[in-house]
Amino acid sequence: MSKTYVAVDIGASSGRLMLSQIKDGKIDLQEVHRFNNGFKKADGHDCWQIDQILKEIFTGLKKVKQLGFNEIVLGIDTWAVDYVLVGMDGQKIQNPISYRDARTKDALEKLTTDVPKSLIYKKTGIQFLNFNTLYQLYTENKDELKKTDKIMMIPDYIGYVLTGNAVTEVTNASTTQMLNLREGLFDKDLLKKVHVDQNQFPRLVESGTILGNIRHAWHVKYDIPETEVITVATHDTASAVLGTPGIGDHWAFLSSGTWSLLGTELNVPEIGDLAFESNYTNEWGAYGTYRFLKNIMGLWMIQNVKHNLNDQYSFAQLAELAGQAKPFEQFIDVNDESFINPENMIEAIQTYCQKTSQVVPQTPGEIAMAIYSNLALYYANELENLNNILGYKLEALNIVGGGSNVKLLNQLTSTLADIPIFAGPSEATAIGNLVVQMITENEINNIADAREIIRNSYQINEFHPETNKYGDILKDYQDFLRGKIKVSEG
Ligand SMILES: Nc1ncnc2c1ncn2[C@@H]1O[C@H](COP(=O)(O)OP(=O)(O)OP(=O)(O)O)[C@@H](O)[C@H]1O
Ligand SMILES: C[C@H](O)[C@H](O)[C@@H](O)C(=O)CO
Ligand SMILES: [Mg+2]
Repeated sequence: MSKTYVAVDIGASSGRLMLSQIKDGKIDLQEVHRFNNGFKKADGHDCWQIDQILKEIFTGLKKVKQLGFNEIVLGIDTWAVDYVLVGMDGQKIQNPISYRDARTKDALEKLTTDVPKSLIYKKTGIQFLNFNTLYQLYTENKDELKKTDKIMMIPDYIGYVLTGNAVTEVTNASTTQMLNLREGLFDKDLLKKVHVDQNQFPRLVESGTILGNIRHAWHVKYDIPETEVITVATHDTASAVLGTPGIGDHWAFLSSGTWSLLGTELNVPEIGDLAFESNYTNEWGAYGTYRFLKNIMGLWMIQNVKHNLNDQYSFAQLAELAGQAKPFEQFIDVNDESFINPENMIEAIQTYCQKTSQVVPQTPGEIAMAIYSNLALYYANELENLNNILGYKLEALNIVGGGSNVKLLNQLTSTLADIPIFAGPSEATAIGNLVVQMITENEINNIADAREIIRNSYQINEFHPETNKYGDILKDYQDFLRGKIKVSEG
């Protein structure tokens, strides 16, 4: 009889507790609790509501107990780069600040005037995003840092609150852009640059480390199951990759949610000049792998449009309305910084199109199609980049996460990139979280076997290129990105 496993998977837009057992050679999956996530302004910063997240986790665990499960194994994964400062009293000093907060706007530029980008990349192999932990700590209040006993990444902090044990799990630690690839430790020079002592991070551990049991005090306060916590691949994207079915030779993945993380799994990091110049990253994966990928703005854009429209449309309705609009009416560099955290995404998209003298999308369908068709173009362009950097052609694209539900986006991407697409499971992150628990508990042998079980457990939808459908639109987009099509700056 399989043990009972719970994945706590918290993305930037939503969190969920997923319950699972292995039954007849399949990983069954039951959503027990889902909640919205997001940041709110506090003391002038965009802050995550970490205490509310913990309350939601306890609510979910109570529901697990009410379903009759008195003994479980649990793993936690969340978004990357953000952290909690924990004081000498073991309590958080402040609410964690979101990576989308404006505080790091100029940090990357300032830090890299002293420390060359080429040196940082050679040390870490991590992409330059101005919200990486390195730049957040560079701007951090120095008095707060002096009062800090431990800097805990978000999922590690949650595990610490639940069990009292503090670790730093490597897949998420790599997103700090402070882990030295060769040494496998926090880089001393980069720590010094941001005035952090290496003892201020808890010890580094690999995915699959047993963290401990939920503290008795929580059982007294909440009616929850006896719970052993395992430190899984705590960066949600690392778990998403593990939960990817891995269909095709030289397969690529697209973890499609708030962000679109497009890449492939490597056994050695790729930090050559082409990778550096294309700003690709080598985030650490589980079991000694590397996630060679690029961050693409993703469905964050649609999430904001949905809110701008007062949530009168579901995501499925927006996708349906998009299908009634024409694709490629305008070219948009979806990674333009104006889309990182605008007051109003619809206005940001319309302003971008006005400034570049292009057709301005007006209706919800036109706006949604502008987003989807330009995401598809961006994906296709980056897949060409990936093939060029790697020196071989990626044969299939596995799309997982909520975005795998968007048939329109999947089909556009397949045609533009001329690649077969295998879409699903949408809850790959939770599934990847679960398989590390099951491997640690010796119920699954290894990740290759886990992916075979995943392929047999979930519906995977296929999409194939529609030949000659859009002519040279990708080349025109690439010229636009490279600035060759000089759309006049309005
Ligand atoms: N049925 C659907 N139709 C269209 N879009 C959908 C559908 N279901 C999910 N989505 C898209 O998936 C997105 C959420 O994806 P997902 O649940 O993977 O993100 P998350 O886990 O909440 O956040 P993160 O990406 O930070 O992990 C939604 O913003 C929406 O755009
Ligand atoms: C900021 C990170 O790059 C981002 O969170 C991404 O890695 C992620 O975790 C998507 O959920
Ligand atoms: Mg997610």
